[in-house]
Amino acid sequence: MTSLQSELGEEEGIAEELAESQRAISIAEFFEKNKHMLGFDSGARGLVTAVKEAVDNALDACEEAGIPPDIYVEIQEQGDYYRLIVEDNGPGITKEQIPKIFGKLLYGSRFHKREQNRGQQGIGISAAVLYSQLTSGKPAEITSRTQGGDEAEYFELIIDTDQNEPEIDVEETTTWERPHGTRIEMEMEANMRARQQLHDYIKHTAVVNPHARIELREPNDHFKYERATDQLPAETEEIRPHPHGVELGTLIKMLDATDSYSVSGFMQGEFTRVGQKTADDVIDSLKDRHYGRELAWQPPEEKKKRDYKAFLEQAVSNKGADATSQFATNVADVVSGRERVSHQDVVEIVDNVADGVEDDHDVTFGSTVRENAVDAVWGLVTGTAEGEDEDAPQEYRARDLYQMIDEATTSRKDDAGIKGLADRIAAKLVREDGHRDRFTYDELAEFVRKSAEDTEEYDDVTFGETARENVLERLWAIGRTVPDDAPDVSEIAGDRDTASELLEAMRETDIIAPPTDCLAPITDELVEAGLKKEFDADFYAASTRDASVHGGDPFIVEAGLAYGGDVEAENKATVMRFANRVPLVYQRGACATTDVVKSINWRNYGLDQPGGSGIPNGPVVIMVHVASTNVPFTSESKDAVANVPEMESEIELAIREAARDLKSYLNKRRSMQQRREKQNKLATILPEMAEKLTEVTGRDELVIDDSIARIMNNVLVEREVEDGTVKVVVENNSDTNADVDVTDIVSVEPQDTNGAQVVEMDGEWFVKWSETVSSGEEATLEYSVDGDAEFDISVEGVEDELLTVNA
Ligand SMILES: Nc1ncnc2c1ncn2[C@@H]1O[C@H](COP(=O)(O)OP(=O)(O)OP(=O)(O)O)[C@@H](O)[C@H]1O
Repeated sequence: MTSLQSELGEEEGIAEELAESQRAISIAEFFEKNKHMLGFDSGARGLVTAVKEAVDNALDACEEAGIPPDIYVEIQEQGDYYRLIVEDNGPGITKEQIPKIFGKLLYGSRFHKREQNRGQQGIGISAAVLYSQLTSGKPAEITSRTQGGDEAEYFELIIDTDQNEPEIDVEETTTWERPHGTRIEMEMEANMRARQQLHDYIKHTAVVNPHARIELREPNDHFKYERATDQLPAETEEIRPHPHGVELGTLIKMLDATDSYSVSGFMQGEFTRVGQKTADDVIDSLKDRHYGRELAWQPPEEKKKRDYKAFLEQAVSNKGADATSQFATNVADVVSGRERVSHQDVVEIVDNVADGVEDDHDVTFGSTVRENAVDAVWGLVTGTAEGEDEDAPQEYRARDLYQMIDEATTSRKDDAGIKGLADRIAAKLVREDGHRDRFTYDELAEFVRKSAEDTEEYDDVTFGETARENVLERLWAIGRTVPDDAPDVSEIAGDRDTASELLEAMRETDIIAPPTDCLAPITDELVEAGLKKEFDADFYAASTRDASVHGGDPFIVEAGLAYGGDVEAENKATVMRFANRVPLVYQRGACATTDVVKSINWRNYGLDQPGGSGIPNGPVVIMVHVASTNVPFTSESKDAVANVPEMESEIELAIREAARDLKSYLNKRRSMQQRREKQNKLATILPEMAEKLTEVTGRDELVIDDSIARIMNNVLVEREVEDGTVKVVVENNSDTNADVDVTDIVSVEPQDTNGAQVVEMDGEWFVKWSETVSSGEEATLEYSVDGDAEFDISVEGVEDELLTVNA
């Protein structure tokens, strides 16, 4: 095999030779070679993708301008080529923008917006132009007329792939009958093998965009989807990113770019849902991570109170007896009244009391006096005061820790073991004077780990993972956030570790979900309506979740189910996927939506699922819509949603919500089916038994008309007519109340109708009566008729399987 080395020659300068062949690649050149990444991998698919890009843009543009979309798509056969025409009634595109939009990849208005749009990257339509010029050699033709413009602009252009810039062949003004809008014509090498996908795309687009009129004209076919509503989707607002889910690189970029000096200003200015309070919480959490916390200890018990006083009095000199005594007493009172105090707590107590005494006695407690007082108290709290034993600092802390460990470990540990652990941790916490017991979480974790290991080795007492974690959490919980200022923005931006601490602080702080006015979900009602429009099923369910966040972008997941009726029963369920109201027709297997559908145990919801995983079988359509300001697609061709855990979990919850309704429906249907079977059996057996009984006993024939209703606990409706009096009796044998609407249709005019509603139509009288009949009760509707009459009854409000009508 020839090596690169031998090809290039042994001599020096290989790097230089290689360097000569290095050059930048324009994005257009890159995609020219990698058009499959944009969904243009074959002629069949290319045509569908081009239609999709143009129609998505048309819908986006119309909605943005508040215009109900009117979209016309035509595909003409031209020898070996196809000509694609897409026309919309949107706001149009200005003359200056047309060349860039169609003749430059990565040029668009949506990439930097946090708002729900179909388009995201600024690649779609220029990629279609690129594909068209590559396969047909012809320029794209664009006509656009802006709202209020007298004339339209007409362009013929291609993309100069070396430069990724438009190359304009023709530019002229023209007339166009549309008052505003855009028309694109492109010729491309294509075929109609993907007709099904094209139809699915157009049809499903119509389902989730009921406000759009869409027409598709093909060489041999013509489809029209009329507008079902003039109501455009709710207008969306652009938002700032949400602190949950921003990535470190993005955060550093934002820190570099912001004008804010303080973290508080940065948080409130650059993120959504952050006010003063939330910013303060994030800052505290950042400080805890950056500086650690100051541990707070129990002050020595009550009898030592006089020691405080004595020490404090010593610390204060020349302030007069009254002021000194008041100061010492008050500080001693406050400290001994606290459950725990940290160094900073002592500083605050001393300052507060000193300020009060200054006011009362007209003396000044300067910083030296205050510092002396703080040292005196802190020395007493931590065992370093004058006269204390050398071991006191460790003993004090160990005593406190002993209690904590004892409470934090559930199973009673050997006393010596607890003491051993407390001693070892305490030893590590004792530092030189002036340390203030300030430790980071990681330091404390290390102390606990090492001390627990030593205790196991030397005292033979084991503290497992949970016990260690509990001890650590308690220790961290007795720590107080330090008084130091948080690092400022430039400091954080310049230090990746601190930026990472801020990121963690942002993620750990409770922050309300992002606003949803940047999103336009379809809503559960319209999801159901959309399914009803397309599938003639027996049952529909839909759910819309609350907004969540991924990567700082909010998203909402919706799911819908259609079951039974005319839905295909032989095969696996149909899974319909949508992102920002765009149907996803390719790469089903690579989509998070499909993965989630497969991972659900559908048997729990009453569907057949061989092996307990995978797409369920049966007459069911599963629809999932992900709406986001930034849908995480697996590739630029936007065919499949990536496996983002937050999104997968919401997809699952949305599907499960709808599936729960399906389960109730199927359970009910099953129990109704069982009732029907039981009733049918009874209807055969009962008359036979009655006949046998009459035969054996020789008594009169038994009347069994009402027996089935009573055995089955049904609502029984009967009519008796005697001497012109009609009685309709509703007998409720069930164990719940029944709200029934009974309509008796009579061939002669009824009299004395006792408040029933009577309507005459074509010589028939409808006697309607609504009643709530309690369980075990009966109600009677009475009226009279003159002469012979024919009757027909209709009962509503009770399911057929729970009703027996003998009338
Ligand atoms: N029919 C149209 N009417 C008005 N503006 C349009 C139309 N088509 C495209 N645009 C504008 O051109 C921009 C670029 O469109 P393009 O399809 O290249 O990218 P996109 O839709 O922003 O994102 P994506 O690459 O994800 O499709 C859009 O952002 C929009 O501002």
